[in-house]
Amino acid sequence: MSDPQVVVHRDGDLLAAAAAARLVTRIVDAQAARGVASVVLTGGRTGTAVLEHVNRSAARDAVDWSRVDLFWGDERFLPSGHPDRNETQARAALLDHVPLDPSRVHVMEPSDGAFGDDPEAAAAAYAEVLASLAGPEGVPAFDVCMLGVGEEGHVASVFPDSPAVHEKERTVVAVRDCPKPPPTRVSLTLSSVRHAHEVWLMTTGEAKAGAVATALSGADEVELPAAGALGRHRTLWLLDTAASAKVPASFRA
Ligand SMILES: O=C(O)[C@H](O)[C@@H](O)[C@H](O)[C@H](O)COP(=O)(O)O
Repeated sequence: MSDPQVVVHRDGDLLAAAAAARLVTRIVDAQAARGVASVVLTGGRTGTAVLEHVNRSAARDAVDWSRVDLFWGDERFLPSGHPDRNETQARAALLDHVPLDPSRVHVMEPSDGAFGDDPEAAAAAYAEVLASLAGPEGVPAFDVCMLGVGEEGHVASVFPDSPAVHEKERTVVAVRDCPKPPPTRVSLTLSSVRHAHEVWLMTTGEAKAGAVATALSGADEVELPAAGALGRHRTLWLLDTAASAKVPASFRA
Protein backbone atom coordinates (compact mmCIF):
# COMPACT_ATOMS: atom_id res chain seq x y z
CA MET A 1 0.00 0.00 0.00
CA SER A 2 1.14 3.56 -0.66
CA ASP A 3 1.82 6.34 1.84
CA PRO A 4 -0.63 9.24 1.70
CA GLN A 5 0.34 12.41 -0.16
CA VAL A 6 -1.40 15.77 0.29
CA VAL A 7 -2.26 18.31 -2.42
CA VAL A 8 -3.86 21.58 -1.29
CA HIS A 9 -5.88 23.82 -3.60
CA ARG A 10 -6.99 27.36 -2.82
CA ASP A 11 -10.70 26.58 -2.79
CA GLY A 12 -13.18 23.84 -3.56
CA ASP A 13 -13.89 24.91 -7.11
CA LEU A 14 -10.20 24.84 -8.00
CA LEU A 15 -9.87 21.47 -6.29
CA ALA A 16 -12.70 20.06 -8.41
CA ALA A 17 -11.25 21.55 -11.61
CA ALA A 18 -7.78 20.17 -10.87
CA ALA A 19 -9.12 16.73 -9.90
CA ALA A 20 -11.15 16.68 -13.13
CA ALA A 21 -7.98 17.40 -15.14
CA ARG A 22 -6.15 14.72 -13.18
CA LEU A 23 -8.97 12.23 -13.85
CA VAL A 24 -9.02 12.85 -17.61
CA THR A 25 -5.24 12.41 -17.75
CA ARG A 26 -5.35 9.22 -15.70
CA ILE A 27 -8.06 7.72 -17.94
CA VAL A 28 -6.22 8.69 -21.14
CA ASP A 29 -2.97 7.18 -19.81
CA ALA A 30 -4.69 3.93 -18.78
CA GLN A 31 -6.36 3.65 -22.18
CA ALA A 32 -3.04 4.26 -23.94
CA ALA A 33 -1.45 1.48 -21.88
CA ARG A 34 -4.27 -1.10 -21.77
CA GLY A 35 -7.12 0.09 -23.97
CA VAL A 36 -9.55 0.45 -21.07
CA ALA A 37 -9.77 2.40 -17.82
CA SER A 38 -11.75 1.76 -14.66
CA VAL A 39 -12.94 4.43 -12.25
CA VAL A 40 -14.87 4.26 -8.98
CA LEU A 41 -17.17 7.26 -8.55
CA THR A 42 -18.24 8.87 -5.30
CA GLY A 43 -21.27 10.80 -4.22
CA GLY A 44 -21.08 13.99 -2.20
CA ARG A 45 -20.57 17.59 -3.23
CA THR A 46 -16.92 17.38 -4.23
CA GLY A 47 -17.26 14.14 -6.19
CA THR A 48 -20.20 15.55 -8.15
CA ALA A 49 -18.38 18.84 -8.78
CA VAL A 50 -15.43 16.90 -10.24
CA LEU A 51 -17.73 15.20 -12.75
CA GLU A 52 -19.29 18.56 -13.67
CA HIS A 53 -15.81 19.91 -14.35
CA VAL A 54 -14.92 16.90 -16.50
CA ASN A 55 -18.09 17.56 -18.52
CA ARG A 56 -17.14 21.21 -19.07
CA SER A 57 -13.50 20.43 -19.84
CA ALA A 58 -12.13 20.83 -23.35
CA ALA A 59 -10.15 17.64 -22.74
CA ARG A 60 -13.31 15.61 -22.05
CA ASP A 61 -13.38 14.29 -25.62
CA ALA A 62 -9.77 13.04 -25.37
CA VAL A 63 -11.26 10.10 -23.48
CA ASP A 64 -12.71 7.11 -25.32
CA TRP A 65 -15.76 6.92 -23.08
CA SER A 66 -16.90 3.66 -24.67
CA ARG A 67 -13.91 1.99 -23.02
CA VAL A 68 -14.32 3.29 -19.48
CA ASP A 69 -15.69 1.00 -16.78
CA LEU A 70 -17.51 2.96 -14.09
CA PHE A 71 -18.25 1.72 -10.59
CA TRP A 72 -19.55 3.33 -7.41
CA GLY A 73 -17.95 3.31 -3.98
CA ASP A 74 -21.37 3.44 -2.39
CA GLU A 75 -24.98 4.07 -3.23
CA ARG A 76 -28.01 5.26 -1.35
CA PHE A 77 -30.57 2.42 -1.50
CA LEU A 78 -33.43 4.38 -3.04
CA PRO A 79 -35.69 3.93 -6.10
CA SER A 80 -34.17 4.28 -9.56
CA GLY A 81 -33.90 7.92 -10.63
CA HIS A 82 -34.28 9.26 -7.06
CA PRO A 83 -32.49 12.62 -6.90
CA ASP A 84 -30.48 11.51 -3.83
CA ARG A 85 -29.00 8.48 -5.55
CA ASN A 86 -25.32 8.94 -6.33
CA GLU A 87 -26.03 7.41 -9.73
CA THR A 88 -28.69 10.04 -10.55
CA GLN A 89 -26.33 12.85 -9.60
CA ALA A 90 -23.41 11.37 -11.59
CA ARG A 91 -25.61 10.92 -14.66
CA ALA A 92 -26.75 14.54 -14.54
CA ALA A 93 -23.20 15.82 -13.95
CA LEU A 94 -21.40 13.81 -16.64
CA LEU A 95 -22.63 10.34 -17.56
CA ASP A 96 -25.63 11.50 -19.63
CA HIS A 97 -23.35 13.73 -21.68
CA VAL A 98 -20.63 11.33 -22.86
CA PRO A 99 -20.84 8.24 -25.12
CA LEU A 100 -20.41 5.53 -22.49
CA ASP A 101 -21.02 1.85 -23.20
CA PRO A 102 -24.04 1.12 -20.93
CA SER A 103 -22.68 -2.38 -20.25
CA ARG A 104 -19.63 -0.77 -18.63
CA VAL A 105 -21.67 1.45 -16.27
CA HIS A 106 -21.85 -0.79 -13.21
CA VAL A 107 -24.54 0.71 -11.00
CA MET A 108 -25.51 -0.60 -7.61
CA GLU A 109 -29.13 -1.78 -7.79
CA PRO A 110 -31.88 0.63 -6.66
CA SER A 111 -34.50 -0.30 -4.09
CA ASP A 112 -37.06 -0.92 -6.87
CA GLY A 113 -34.63 -2.90 -9.00
CA ALA A 114 -34.00 -6.58 -9.67
CA PHE A 115 -33.76 -7.42 -5.96
CA GLY A 116 -36.61 -5.30 -4.68
CA ASP A 117 -36.23 -3.81 -1.24
CA ASP A 118 -33.36 -6.13 -0.24
CA PRO A 119 -30.05 -4.29 0.16
CA GLU A 120 -28.19 -7.48 1.16
CA ALA A 121 -29.18 -9.05 -2.19
CA ALA A 122 -28.18 -5.85 -4.04
CA ALA A 123 -24.79 -5.90 -2.28
CA ALA A 124 -24.26 -9.58 -3.11
CA ALA A 125 -25.14 -8.90 -6.74
CA TYR A 126 -22.60 -6.08 -6.89
CA ALA A 127 -19.95 -8.35 -5.39
CA GLU A 128 -20.68 -10.78 -8.23
CA VAL A 129 -20.30 -8.00 -10.80
CA LEU A 130 -16.90 -7.13 -9.32
CA ALA A 131 -15.85 -10.78 -9.21
CA SER A 132 -16.88 -11.35 -12.82
CA LEU A 133 -14.53 -8.56 -13.91
CA ALA A 134 -11.63 -9.49 -11.64
CA GLY A 135 -9.08 -12.21 -11.25
CA PRO A 136 -8.93 -14.52 -8.25
CA GLU A 137 -8.78 -11.53 -5.90
CA GLY A 138 -12.47 -10.91 -6.56
CA VAL A 139 -12.23 -7.14 -7.04
CA PRO A 140 -10.86 -5.35 -10.12
CA ALA A 141 -7.68 -3.31 -9.82
CA PHE A 142 -9.48 -0.01 -10.41
CA ASP A 143 -7.29 2.69 -11.97
CA VAL A 144 -8.78 5.35 -9.72
CA CYS A 145 -11.12 5.18 -6.73
CA MET A 146 -12.47 8.60 -5.78
CA LEU A 147 -13.89 9.07 -2.29
CA GLY A 148 -15.47 11.89 -0.33
CA VAL A 149 -14.77 12.11 3.39
CA GLY A 150 -17.34 12.71 6.13
CA GLU A 151 -16.85 14.95 9.16
CA GLU A 152 -16.48 11.85 11.35
CA GLY A 153 -14.14 10.22 8.83
CA HIS A 154 -16.47 7.95 6.85
CA VAL A 155 -15.62 7.02 3.28
CA ALA A 156 -18.10 5.46 0.84
CA SER A 157 -20.74 4.24 3.37
CA VAL A 158 -18.19 2.79 5.78
CA PHE A 159 -18.81 4.62 9.06
CA PRO A 160 -16.73 4.55 12.26
CA ASP A 161 -17.14 1.39 14.32
CA SER A 162 -19.97 0.14 12.07
CA PRO A 163 -20.50 -3.44 10.83
CA ALA A 164 -19.08 -2.39 7.44
CA VAL A 165 -15.72 -1.35 8.88
CA HIS A 166 -15.45 -4.69 10.71
CA GLU A 167 -16.37 -6.74 7.62
CA LYS A 168 -13.58 -9.12 6.67
CA GLU A 169 -15.14 -11.50 4.11
CA ARG A 170 -17.50 -9.66 1.81
CA THR A 171 -16.30 -7.15 -0.80
CA VAL A 172 -19.62 -5.25 -0.89
CA VAL A 173 -21.99 -4.81 2.03
CA ALA A 174 -25.47 -3.58 2.78
CA VAL A 175 -25.48 -0.76 5.33
CA ARG A 176 -28.46 -0.28 7.60
CA ASP A 177 -29.12 2.40 10.23
CA CYS A 178 -26.53 4.63 8.58
CA PRO A 179 -25.90 7.73 10.73
CA LYS A 180 -26.12 9.96 7.64
CA PRO A 181 -29.46 9.78 5.79
CA PRO A 182 -30.72 7.88 3.94
CA PRO A 183 -30.32 5.02 6.44
CA THR A 184 -29.98 2.15 3.95
CA ARG A 185 -27.06 1.96 1.56
CA VAL A 186 -24.77 -0.38 -0.36
CA SER A 187 -21.02 0.11 -0.06
CA LEU A 188 -17.65 -1.27 -1.04
CA THR A 189 -15.62 -2.33 1.97
CA LEU A 190 -12.23 -0.79 2.76
CA SER A 191 -10.48 -3.93 1.53
CA SER A 192 -12.20 -3.49 -1.85
CA VAL A 193 -11.13 0.15 -1.99
CA ARG A 194 -7.56 -1.02 -1.40
CA HIS A 195 -7.59 -2.90 -4.73
CA ALA A 196 -7.41 0.43 -6.55
CA HIS A 197 -4.10 1.57 -8.00
CA GLU A 198 -4.88 5.12 -6.93
CA VAL A 199 -7.22 6.28 -4.17
CA TRP A 200 -8.15 9.96 -4.15
CA LEU A 201 -9.75 11.33 -0.98
CA MET A 202 -11.31 14.66 -1.90
CA THR A 203 -12.77 17.03 0.63
CA THR A 204 -13.28 20.68 1.44
CA GLY A 205 -14.21 22.98 4.29
CA GLU A 206 -13.11 23.51 7.87
CA ALA A 207 -15.62 20.96 9.21
CA LYS A 208 -13.47 18.23 7.64
CA ALA A 209 -10.10 19.50 8.94
CA GLY A 210 -10.18 17.38 12.10
CA ALA A 211 -10.97 14.11 10.30
CA VAL A 212 -8.31 14.82 7.67
CA ALA A 213 -5.65 15.49 10.30
CA THR A 214 -6.58 12.45 12.37
CA ALA A 215 -6.50 10.15 9.32
CA LEU A 216 -3.09 11.47 8.30
CA SER A 217 -1.80 11.02 11.84
CA GLY A 218 -2.21 7.25 11.55
CA ALA A 219 -5.64 6.70 13.08
CA ASP A 220 -7.13 3.23 13.30
CA GLU A 221 -9.55 2.61 10.42
CA VAL A 222 -12.22 1.30 12.81
CA GLU A 223 -12.36 4.71 14.48
CA LEU A 224 -11.71 6.67 11.28
CA PRO A 225 -12.40 4.67 8.11
CA ALA A 226 -10.70 7.24 5.83
CA ALA A 227 -7.39 6.20 7.42
CA GLY A 228 -7.82 2.76 5.83
CA ALA A 229 -8.54 4.05 2.31
CA LEU A 230 -5.19 3.42 0.65
CA GLY A 231 -4.24 2.87 -2.98
CA ARG A 232 -1.77 0.21 -4.06
CA HIS A 233 0.42 2.76 -5.81
CA ARG A 234 -0.91 6.14 -4.75
CA THR A 235 -3.06 7.61 -1.98
CA LEU A 236 -3.83 11.25 -2.65
CA TRP A 237 -5.60 13.63 -0.30
CA LEU A 238 -6.98 16.46 -2.45
CA LEU A 239 -7.94 19.28 -0.10
CA ASP A 240 -8.89 22.91 -0.09
CA THR A 241 -7.12 25.30 2.26
CA ALA A 242 -9.80 25.02 4.97
CA ALA A 243 -9.80 21.21 5.05
CA SER A 244 -5.99 21.23 5.21
CA ALA A 245 -5.82 23.56 8.23
CA LYS A 246 -4.74 20.86 10.71
CA VAL A 247 -2.67 18.63 8.41
CA PRO A 248 0.47 17.44 10.28
CA ALA A 249 3.61 19.41 9.45
CA SER A 250 5.29 16.36 7.87
CA PHE A 251 2.75 16.52 5.00
CA ARG A 252 3.29 20.20 4.25
CA ALA A 253 5.55 21.28 1.39
O1 LIG B 1 -23.52 8.73 0.00
C1 LIG B 1 -22.94 9.63 0.57
O2 LIG B 1 -23.43 10.25 1.51
C2 LIG B 1 -21.61 10.02 0.04
O3 LIG B 1 -21.09 9.07 -0.81
C3 LIG B 1 -20.67 10.32 1.18
O4 LIG B 1 -19.82 9.27 1.49
C4 LIG B 1 -19.91 11.58 0.83
O5 LIG B 1 -18.94 11.31 -0.13
C5 LIG B 1 -19.27 12.22 2.05
O6 LIG B 1 -20.23 12.35 3.05
C6 LIG B 1 -18.68 13.55 1.70
O7 LIG B 1 -19.67 14.38 1.21
P1 LIG B 1 -19.37 15.89 0.79
O8 LIG B 1 -18.37 15.84 -0.35
O9 LIG B 1 -20.71 16.40 0.33
O10 LIG B 1 -18.84 16.58 1.99
